[in-house]
Amino acid sequence: MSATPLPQTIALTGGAGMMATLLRPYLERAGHNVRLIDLVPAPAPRRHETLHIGSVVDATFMNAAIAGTDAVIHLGGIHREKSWEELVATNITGTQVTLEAARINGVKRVLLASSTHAVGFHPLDAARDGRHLAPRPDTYYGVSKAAMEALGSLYADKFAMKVVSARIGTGGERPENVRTLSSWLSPADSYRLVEATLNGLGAPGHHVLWAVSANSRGWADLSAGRRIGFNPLDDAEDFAAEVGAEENAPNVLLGGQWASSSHQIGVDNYSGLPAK
Ligand SMILES: NC(=O)c1ccc[n+]([C@@H]2O[C@H](COP(=O)([O-])OP(=O)(O)OC[C@H]3O[C@@H](n4cnc5c(N)ncnc54)[C@H](O)[C@@H]3O)[C@@H](O)[C@H]2O)c1
Ligand SMILES: O=C(O)[C@H]1O[C@@H](O)[C@H](O)[C@@H](O)[C@@H]1O
Repeated sequence: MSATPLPQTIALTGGAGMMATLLRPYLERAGHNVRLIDLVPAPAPRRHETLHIGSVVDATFMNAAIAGTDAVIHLGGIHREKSWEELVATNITGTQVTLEAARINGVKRVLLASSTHAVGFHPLDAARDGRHLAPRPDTYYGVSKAAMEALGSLYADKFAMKVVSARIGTGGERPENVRTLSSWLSPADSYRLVEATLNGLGAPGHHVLWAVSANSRGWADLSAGRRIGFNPLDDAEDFAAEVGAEENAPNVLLGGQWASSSHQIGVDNYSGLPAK
């Protein structure tokens, strides 16, 4: 594998969000320059970071924010179920605008934050054997992630870009319940995913892969990621003793609770509750 030259200048959309906040220290340690793109200012920017405040749906803003970068890490958007209109505008149009800004600026490496919810109605076992799972969304949010992947495929094939559509399980500092002992993506492994996007493996091309850690209880076949050098090292099992007992019946579908009839489409099921 060819080593990634340093420093890289990385455009990080959703730069003020949860996953970006956990990723930032790793980008700093690796020596990258980072543009933090978000509707709101990311807290405490460091010397290697610049703030770019605006919306991923604003093409003029995005073209300027991405100009002169080496890669785009696209985390910006809505991370759970909302109205169809909001999800189409922010997650689908926002992804199209981001990819188009990358293309216009000649940026050839893009990481898209897709989700298990793009395939949430597949049984857990379907993820174990390495075959590609076609979209089977569990929510409008999941539809927006399936559309994100389709846009990634289009831009990779048409414009010879390397686009990684990462079906992220569950981000966060640590796994917080029994389900996420299988689906957790550690912050360090999220940085390993960024490295796998930056390297020369599989370029150009569209790569749909599971973005989860090497969890002992994991259901994800990690071979698609390994082909582009994404080798997760962390294991949610290290936190198992701190995680309480299962509250509901064990999940049999990738989308978990989101794939149940009680999780409604088009509304914020977590309004007033901590977002999951
Ligand atoms: N957290 C997870 O477990 C998980 C799992 C799978 C996929 N993802 C995806 O990863 C990404 C990051 O997730 P997160 O948990 O950090 O979410 P988050 O809500 O903490 O961060 C998203 C950020 O995007 C910003 N944003 C929203 N709309 C925007 C717009 N129009 N323009 C610019 N910025 C905008 C928000 O202000 C926020 O800071 C999301 O796309 C989410 O769908 C997250
Ligand atoms: O299913 C999961 O754990 C996660 O899936 C992601 O796509 C969502 O953004 C996040 O809110 C969920 O917690």
